[in-house]
Amino acid sequence: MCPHSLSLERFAVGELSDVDLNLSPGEILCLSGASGSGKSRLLRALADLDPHAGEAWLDERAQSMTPAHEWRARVMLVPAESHWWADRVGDHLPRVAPADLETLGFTPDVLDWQVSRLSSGEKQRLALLRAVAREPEALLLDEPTANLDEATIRRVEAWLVERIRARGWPTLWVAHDTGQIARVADRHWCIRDGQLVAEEEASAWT
Ligand SMILES: Nc1ncnc2c1ncn2[C@@H]1O[C@H](COP(=O)(O)OP(=O)(O)OP(=O)(O)O)[C@@H](O)[C@H]1O
Repeated sequence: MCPHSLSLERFAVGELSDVDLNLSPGEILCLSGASGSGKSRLLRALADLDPHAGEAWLDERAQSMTPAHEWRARVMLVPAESHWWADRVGDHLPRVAPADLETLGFTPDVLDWQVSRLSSGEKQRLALLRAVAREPEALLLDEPTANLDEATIRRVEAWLVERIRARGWPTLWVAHDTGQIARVADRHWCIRDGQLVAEEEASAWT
């Protein structure tokens, strides 16, 4: 394991401007805000998928000096709606560990399933497995448990947090649920009136 830090320097996209943030290795920063406030847009810009201003750094590596495909392999976005390009699930998951499949509620035969039969919650869990199996260096999670029932949410949360801590991935995690934020976040920031503001007190998260 080689832990990394993720930093934003005068980062700007849409209504958000001059965002300065430092995420330490293995740190989870939860990001909330009203619908349409710009959470997904910020994550997409950080993954170098949308135009933006300012700079992002993975350790000493500047986003602007890194080919986009290489940056995205290191700073891995798991969007709210995952994309699937092959018909067979296993073609997307060549390196997945059987233990991880089992933890997220699958048996190994899921690898032979057609993507077209997956439920939205199955897609979401498999998209998380796919991202984690690629061994990124930082994670951008856009409402990673939005389509899941309460018991599965807890299981996926615990698995993600354990993996993020073990691998030392700095993680931006978009969440609406205050209970989830209280369970997983080291820090909680909120987008209000076009500004990214820190929620200083844990008591304010719930
Ligand atoms: N490429 C783009 N160009 C211009 N405007 C955009 C672009 N992408 C998104 N927007 C707009 O920016 C705003 C923020 O969108 P975003 O998807 O980031 O919201 P969000 O905070 O993630 O909301 P939700 O919680 O509903 O998912 C919205 O008004 C959206 O229409």
